[in-house]
Amino acid sequence: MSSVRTGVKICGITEEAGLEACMKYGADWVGFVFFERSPRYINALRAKVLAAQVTDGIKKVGLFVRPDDADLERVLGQVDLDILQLYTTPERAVQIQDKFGLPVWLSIPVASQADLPQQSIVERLVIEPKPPVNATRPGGNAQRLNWDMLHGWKPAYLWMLAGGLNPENVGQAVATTGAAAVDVSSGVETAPGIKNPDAIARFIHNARTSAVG
Ligand SMILES: O=C(O)c1ccccc1N[C@@H]1O[C@H](COP(=O)(O)O)[C@@H](O)[C@H]1O
Repeated sequence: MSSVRTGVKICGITEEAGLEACMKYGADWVGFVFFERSPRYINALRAKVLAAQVTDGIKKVGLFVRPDDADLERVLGQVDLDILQLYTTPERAVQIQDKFGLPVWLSIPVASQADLPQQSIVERLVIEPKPPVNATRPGGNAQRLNWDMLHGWKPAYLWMLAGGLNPENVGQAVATTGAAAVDVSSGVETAPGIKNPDAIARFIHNARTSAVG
């Protein structure tokens, strides 16, 4: 069994029941999606209400797709976020990190080992599959990576595994990849945007009881 406590982020929180399950079962991060084409999108006003209910010790992550400064200013003016999770270029991610003074997590779409970065200039990289060509969003598609690709991979920077994880496969994903942190959205839902408290409980438990290989 792994002696390291796997970090868990539950993304795409839109309602109180999902948020309460994250707090009850010990998520480390909760994510709010500010991408209008996502079924998990919430506006800043709704995020403000939910964020105010998050207990100390759990960090609030705002997810943005190619945001401009005005998008970020509008949300950050209303919602008390701790971390920005971005789908953008590395150059823009660093610019945002410097300008807004919050830790940035950058999505890295991976199709083969050649896509795995050698280094990171933001706080954390989110390693996830390249989206399908016809996808309407760059993540949250319940699509998984070939985890074998990450076996034995030990970068010197913080990273997190995402994409197609669920309560049934997260233990194997952690065991195969050695990921110290995982991120899930679709795999703990009853419908897009509606979280399943029981699945959140099982996901967090199974992420932390995997046998790392
Ligand atoms: O969740 C979304 O709708 C979403 C929209 C746009 C970009 C990213 C999105 N979600 C992130 O995608 C990965 C994997 O999600 P899934 O577990 O496969 O559904 C994760 O980082 C989500 O935060």
